[in-house]
Amino acid sequence: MFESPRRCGNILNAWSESLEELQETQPVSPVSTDNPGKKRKKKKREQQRSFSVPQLFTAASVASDPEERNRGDTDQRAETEEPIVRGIFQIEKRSCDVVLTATRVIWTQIQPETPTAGDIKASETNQDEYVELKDIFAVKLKRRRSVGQQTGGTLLGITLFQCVRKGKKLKDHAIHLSNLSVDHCEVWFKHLKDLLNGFRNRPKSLKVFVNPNSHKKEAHQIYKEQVEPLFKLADIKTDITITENKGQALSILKECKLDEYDGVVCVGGDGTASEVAYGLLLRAQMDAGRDTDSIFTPVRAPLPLGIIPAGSTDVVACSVHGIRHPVTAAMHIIMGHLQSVDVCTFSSHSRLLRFGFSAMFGFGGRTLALAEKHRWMPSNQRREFAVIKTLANLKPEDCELSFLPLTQSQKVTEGKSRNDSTKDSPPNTDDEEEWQKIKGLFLNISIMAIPCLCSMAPRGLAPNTRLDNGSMALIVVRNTSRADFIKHLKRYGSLKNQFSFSFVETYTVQAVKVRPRPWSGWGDDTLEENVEIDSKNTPMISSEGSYPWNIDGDLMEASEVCIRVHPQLITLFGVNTEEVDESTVKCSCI
Ligand SMILES: Nc1ncnc2c1ncn2[C@@H]1O[C@H](COP(=O)(O)OP(=O)(O)OP(=O)(O)O)[C@@H](O)[C@H]1O
Repeated sequence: MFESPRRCGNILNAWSESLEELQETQPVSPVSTDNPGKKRKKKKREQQRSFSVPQLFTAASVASDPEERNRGDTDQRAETEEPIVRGIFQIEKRSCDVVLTATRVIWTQIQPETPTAGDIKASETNQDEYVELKDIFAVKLKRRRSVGQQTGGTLLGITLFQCVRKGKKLKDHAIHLSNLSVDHCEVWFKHLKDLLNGFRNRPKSLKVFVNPNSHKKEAHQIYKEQVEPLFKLADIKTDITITENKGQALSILKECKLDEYDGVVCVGGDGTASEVAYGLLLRAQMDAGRDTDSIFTPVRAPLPLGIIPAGSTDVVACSVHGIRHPVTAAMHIIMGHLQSVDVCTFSSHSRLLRFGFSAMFGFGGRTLALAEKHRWMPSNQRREFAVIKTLANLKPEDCELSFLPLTQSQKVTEGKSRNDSTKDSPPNTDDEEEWQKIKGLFLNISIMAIPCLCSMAPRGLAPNTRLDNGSMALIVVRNTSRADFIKHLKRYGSLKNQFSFSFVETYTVQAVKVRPRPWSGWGDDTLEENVEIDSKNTPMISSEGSYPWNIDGDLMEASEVCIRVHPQLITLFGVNTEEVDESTVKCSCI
């Protein structure tokens, strides 16, 4: 049972400070530094503000059919703000007339029968305040309990937990409605619970995967300390798997009973998010009887996916939350904010290799391959080492690149289709004539279906693509000097355009084929040696005919790969980051 007599504040603080608050409410200590005269005056003022018993405990319940009160019903009452229940509570030490309607809790400070000068002054600026029910994610009966007491306790009122936005961050905020009447509070509690249950998008049961090895191995701690208390507060049931190895989440998702859950959550970095998204999508294809060993039109993921960032770059989480912040991610899940997101299929010779959101071939793939060989190093050090070493041995890839550009007509309809969640097939015009081909030496090829925001690239690795616009950004970096390539890389971290170089080309595409052209001679192991060669024109060769790909931070070895975008194939808990309102939304005044 919830116990937090604080007026407002973060839930984590509320738990830790509850003992302190409790002590404040213990019998007065014999040693008091307070001025007793002042205290008496304060008590007198409080008494003057008191109200008759019937006034205090009136619960004018005018509730009708609960079905009508579900969110989404644009019934008349929602528009007219007709009261469902009305009563008197203390809010922030002020006696308030509080009204619950189908969409809001509204309160107005009450004038005492014999107002003081201060009361009269306050009443001149007195305005109704309110909180929208759509911003409330939990309601609890507030009780005073002694240390160690688990049940019972004196009822103090009701606490509403509101989701507040500050810029891109979401956090919780508690509003305490104090009233000592058990009957009164229970009536309010029941009505509030009924109304909150009407928010159909909000999950009640989640499957959670935690990768304990992500980044600095903090994923489990992040979940326990920052996320689990919020899920508990919102009465969300969780079934948690702490993964023991790579691929475990994928195997579980292929077999488990998904209809028990309203969503899947992963706690980790991009590799974990990608594995879980892949698992959900693969499961959808299996359930729909799709043959992934031939060309197929994929079906949408059956459940929404929530991503709690605990990795090193977290581009998927940043792209869908606008910020790398576990509490914000948890609040998007609790509030049931849903965002459709485009997904790519990666296939070779028509066989599905995997699903993913972004890919890098060339420098991006080689860097990851090298980092993976040095897994024993701490995460940041490993990444830095791999980047420096790959830059030192920078060599281009020789390949043939074909791509299917997004046509003008598709670009026009793109805007219209962005919120069309029923769309489940790609904009497929596989006419060979429309494919464009370029051949040559490339330092890096990036293919991204989402903007890939991260702290290293605040505008995103692919700033010109959107989460749900049914297209991918193809960014081609042709062979150039190491110095120029480094200049291009450095631009990602600044606000300057990283693409305004003669050796960088960008395209908006619906499909890409990358066909590396094998040479004879070199082996991959040359990477480890600091061999003095004319790296400028000597392409990278793989002895086994397979090349490293970086798919959402996960290493995949493949030769010829075809990448195709599928509009809005998955739903993530989050928002369209372009539409995040920067203003602070809090308890508003009417
Ligand atoms: N228990 C485990 N031990 C080892 N690897 C795991 C385990 N559980 C999951 N994995 C795999 O670890 C890989 C990397 O994890 P993840 O992406 O979460 O961390 P990261 O690489 O530190 O973060 P980022 O991708 O943001 O840089 C994923 O591909 C995932 O499948």
